[in-house]
Amino acid sequence: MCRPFADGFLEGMTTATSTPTGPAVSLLRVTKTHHAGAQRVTALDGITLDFPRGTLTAVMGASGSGKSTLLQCAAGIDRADGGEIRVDGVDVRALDEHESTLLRRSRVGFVFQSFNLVSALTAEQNVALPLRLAGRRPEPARVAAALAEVGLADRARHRPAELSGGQRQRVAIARALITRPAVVFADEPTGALDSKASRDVLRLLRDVVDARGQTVVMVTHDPTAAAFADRVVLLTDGRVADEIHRGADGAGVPAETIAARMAWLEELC
Ligand SMILES: Nc1ncnc2c1ncn2[C@@H]1O[C@H](COP(=O)(O)OP(=O)(O)OP(=O)(O)O)[C@@H](O)[C@H]1O
Repeated sequence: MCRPFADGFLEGMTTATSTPTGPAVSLLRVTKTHHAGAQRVTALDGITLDFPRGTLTAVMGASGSGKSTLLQCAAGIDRADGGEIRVDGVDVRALDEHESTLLRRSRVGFVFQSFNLVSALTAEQNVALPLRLAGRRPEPARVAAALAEVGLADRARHRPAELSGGQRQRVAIARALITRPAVVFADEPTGALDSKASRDVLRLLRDVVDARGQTVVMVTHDPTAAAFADRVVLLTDGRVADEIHRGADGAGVPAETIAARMAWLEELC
């Protein structure tokens, strides 16, 4: 049975444990091993990372370096084997499955490469969905404001098939933001888009970080996308191999610097 968030469980829990001035997400010595038959693959090998509030972090690394596992463990979709993970101050490893679902619905937003919109629902119905799942009645004005924020006020009644890829991703971003989550995890959000639509989506993510202090963690293979971030974290074999920060002058990390550092790491490993 799907119990709604309205039972007040998380409100009580986070009053006791949340640290509103601390990072939106923190990982301390997080480990995760996947098992496939007799094979064991160490996907996360003692990851320690903070994702400060109001920042955009890009997570990069070669295929198999642990990016998706990191996102899934941080979001409580997958269970880490060891270490500590806090989302908005909540110790996610201490939660049971139901509690973990409630945390995700209320504090975490997701954006996927393939948009994951419900094809039978209009844009406004897709945006309202997380509120409905949380047992809340979506206020039409709030849903309209969320669509306006992503530049789609005039597409509210359109279904996903009637929208371009970039527009679909912007609906997905409005949906991710509607619950005002502590963090949005975006897994290759521009992976299915052309370069113009990618730029629009990245500017939008940058804007929600700058204008409303949203925290965004984005996995990407694309140095041009990562250049929009405040910080680029490079993973190798489940470890943090390097971090590159936006300059003090506010300029993003140049895509060429990111690409060169990636190439250097790949050669080294
Ligand atoms: N469910 C699973 N069962 C077994 N091994 C897995 C599973 N999920 C991931 N792995 C392995 O764990 C390692 C890390 O995988 P992960 O998907 O996190 O990497 P990634 O950096 O996101 O890769 P990609 O860029 O290709 O998506 C890889 O070696 C992968 O094969």
